[in-house]
Amino acid sequence: MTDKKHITGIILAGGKSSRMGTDKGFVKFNNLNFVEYSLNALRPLVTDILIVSDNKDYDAFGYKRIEDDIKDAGPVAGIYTGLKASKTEYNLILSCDIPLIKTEVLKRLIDGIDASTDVIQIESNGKTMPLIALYKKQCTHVFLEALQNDERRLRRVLNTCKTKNIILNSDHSATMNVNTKEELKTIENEYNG
Ligand SMILES: Nc1nc2c(ncn2[C@@H]2O[C@H](COP(=O)(O)OP(=O)(O)OP(=O)(O)O)[C@@H](O)[C@H]2O)c(=O)[nH]1
Repeated sequence: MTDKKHITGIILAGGKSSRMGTDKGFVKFNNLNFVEYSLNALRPLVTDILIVSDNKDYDAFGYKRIEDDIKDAGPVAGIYTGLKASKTEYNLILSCDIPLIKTEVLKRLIDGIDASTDVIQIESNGKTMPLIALYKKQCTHVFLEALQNDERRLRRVLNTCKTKNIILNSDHSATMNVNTKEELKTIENEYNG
């Protein structure tokens, strides 16, 4: 396994949150903001953490915040901005809307590191999760090229990278992303601690 000191955690916390209606990172669940669940899951595995967002309110968490290089271009731009700023070869990239995420799930990505793969992503219930994934810094140029070609579809960009999926056979709830108030109600009913 790669040493903890070689991995940067990058949290994407930009975008419009149009389905939720308010910035998803600050939605409260069990007294914490959604983004804190991503931070807490990452912290044991990394030494550096970057939050990619134009919203200054994220400064309250005490981590380095960087603003999107290219605006309104979605997660492809967020990943590009984060990878470009990272100083490490390996980067754990997470969205800010996965409040049930666990460190053990992220650790499986690190355990999956091999020399020939650029992106290692979780696959849960048959669905790949490019925002619960480990990216090599060398992917930066792939994301820049995509943005220069107006390609905003993350899965399309990943088709041009060497990817590998880590299949979860349990813990599927850990990867659930919560985009709407209805989905928030569902997890409040099922997972309130
Ligand atoms: N830095 C950055 N992060 C983004 C951007 N767009 C989306 N994200 C993040 O990517 C993750 C997935 O976002 P989505 O749910 O696809 O998009 P969204 O704009 O947040 O929400 P919707 O408007 O409801 O689609 C979340 O963690 C977002 O904060 C962006 O342009 N820049």
